[in-house]
Amino acid sequence: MENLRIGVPSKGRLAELATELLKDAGLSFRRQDRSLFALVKDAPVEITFLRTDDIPVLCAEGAIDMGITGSDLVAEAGVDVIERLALGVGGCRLAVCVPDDSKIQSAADLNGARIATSFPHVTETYLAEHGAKAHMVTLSGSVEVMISLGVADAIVDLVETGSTLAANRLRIFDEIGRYETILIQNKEPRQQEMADRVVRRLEGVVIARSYSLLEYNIPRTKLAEAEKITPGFNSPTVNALEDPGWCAVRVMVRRKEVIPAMERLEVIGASAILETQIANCRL
Ligand SMILES: Nc1ncnc2c1ncn2[C@@H]1O[C@H](COP(=O)(O)OP(=O)(O)OP(=O)(O)O)[C@@H](O)[C@H]1O
Ligand SMILES: O=P(O)(O)OC[C@H]1O[C@H](OP(=O)(O)OP(=O)(O)O)[C@H](O)[C@@H]1O
Ligand SMILES: [Mg+2]
Repeated sequence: MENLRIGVPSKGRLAELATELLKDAGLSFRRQDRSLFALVKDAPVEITFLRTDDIPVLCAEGAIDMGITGSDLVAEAGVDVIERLALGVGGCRLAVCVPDDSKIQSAADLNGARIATSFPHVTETYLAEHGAKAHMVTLSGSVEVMISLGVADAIVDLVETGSTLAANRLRIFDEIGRYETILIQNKEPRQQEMADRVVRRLEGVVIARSYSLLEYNIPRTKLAEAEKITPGFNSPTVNALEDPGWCAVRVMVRRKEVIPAMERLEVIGASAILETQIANCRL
């Protein structure tokens, strides 16, 4: 039986994120220098290192069975692949941006404008929805500088922190969409069962990364209130303590909610509140 083929970004900001995720999910491989191929240890899986923006089309064509890439790039490629899992990293938005002092007020004002972008397909769809037609200047990078170079009146580019926009004195005029890093799959993978296992394994890591395990002791009279603060993924585990008036609770809490939850638990009388990081899980 042929190996399952997974496409992973060879360089750029998603390369390390993807490699780390796969390793944490027990899919370990070693990349020799600039090699474009690696076998996974103890699983019928092989990794091909590809350009992030080529992964959607190569997955749709069946050259790879699965791939890690940006959902923005899948939208731009306009290909038919299955989105199997959001990976909880690489969040960004695609925005129409104009100079701080631009006269462009509405999407209709983009009619006849020159727009520089690496996302011509998504941009054309957006313009069509707003009844506008623009002259597209398609580039593969450094898009923000195109207005000062005099080739564009507006740009459509990815924004994460907004620092590139600020540095180029641009502002967001409209948001086209929000995107993140995802695991995609061809409709007929070489090994469906292994593909499902890869999804389950990555899912375990993605969930583990977004939750912490919280443990605390609480007076029984306050248990119902505490459960409202920390309802858990399914429901909290409650154990008896030697003192019959108290119990011990173990519960999963979203990482970003841990500190406020700890504070609220303390206020209602919880003690010995501990946060533990979860490395992996199956729920
Ligand atoms: N601030 C950001 N800027 C651009 N892309 C981002 C950002 N944050 C997350 N991403 C995601 O990363 C993808 C780009 O990944 P890629 O591997 O091409 O990295 P890169 O660092 O932009 O590489 P390159 O140097 O070739 O531009 C985007 O399509 C998007 O899904
Ligand atoms: O909102 P920010 O946090 O500033 O991030 C957004 C910037 O980062 C990306 O560029 P990248 O670093 O990939 O350079 P590139 O233009 O060469 O692709 C993207 O194209 C924006 O320019
Ligand atoms: Mg880039």
